[in-house]
Amino acid sequence: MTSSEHDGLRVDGLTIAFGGNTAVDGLSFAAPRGRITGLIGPNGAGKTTTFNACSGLLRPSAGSVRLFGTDITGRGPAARAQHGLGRTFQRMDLFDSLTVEQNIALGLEARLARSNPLKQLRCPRRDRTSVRAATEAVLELCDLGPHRGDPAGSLSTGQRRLVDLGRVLAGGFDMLLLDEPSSGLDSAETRRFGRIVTRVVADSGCGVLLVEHDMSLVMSICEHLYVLDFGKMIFEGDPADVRASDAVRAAYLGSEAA
Ligand SMILES: Nc1ncnc2c1ncn2[C@@H]1O[C@H](COP(=O)(O)OP(=O)(O)OP(=O)(O)O)[C@@H](O)[C@H]1O
Repeated sequence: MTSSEHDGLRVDGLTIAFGGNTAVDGLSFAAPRGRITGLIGPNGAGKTTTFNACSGLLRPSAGSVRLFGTDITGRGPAARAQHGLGRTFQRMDLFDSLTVEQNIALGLEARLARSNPLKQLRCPRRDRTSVRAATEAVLELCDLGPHRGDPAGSLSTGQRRLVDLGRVLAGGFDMLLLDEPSSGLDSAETRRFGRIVTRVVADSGCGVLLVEHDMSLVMSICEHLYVLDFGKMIFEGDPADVRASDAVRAAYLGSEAA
């Protein structure tokens, strides 16, 4: 195994069946640190199922998931988070009555508490200092300072997406899975979101695996793309290769890639 195979998320031969429906069929791909990797495909192609297997919400029927060289296939979501894997969900799960600042702080507090919620109640001074520092950095990065005291429930969808991103960023994960983060955003908000994710990867060196339908976002921020159709990998390459692929065009992109 080469050193790059230790450096991020690696999926080999992943197969997931729901009864007689094989949603993901022998899928292999890598999402290294320091790169934004896209996972795209038409509705029902198996992207979310793959994400759920990567984050530990689903057990595969076959295949393995490795994170930074460790086989995490049998581990649950909390253990994967401790190993450096953070994720967002298409349906954001913010705490609407908590402020923006409190929601973001939770990203690191939950990670520090591990599986013991009492630790979150009696957070040691050292941890409180790191939570404060991480929260301030994220508020600035995501330009959420002016909204820090607002309840998350009072924000626009665009601002809520940034809080959701901010919360996972505060967790300090080395690998992030972002599930359709531009959902509900207009094109200006989507571009802004893309700039923030690009900056995070450049500054922190973390890896990102992005599932996304917005091709303008995917093509502008991803360095490498994997294309799924009916649970199988039909193409991989950089955005220019993907645009030029007849197979991808036929399966998915159509005139959007032109
Ligand atoms: N819990 C489940 N039980 C049964 N079938 C499921 C389940 N989850 C997903 N599937 C099926 O697995 C296949 C892949 O679904 P999945 O949601 O992973 O696709 P997707 O690429 O994420 O689609 P979309 O872009 O619409 O979110 C589909 O045929 C879907 O109906």
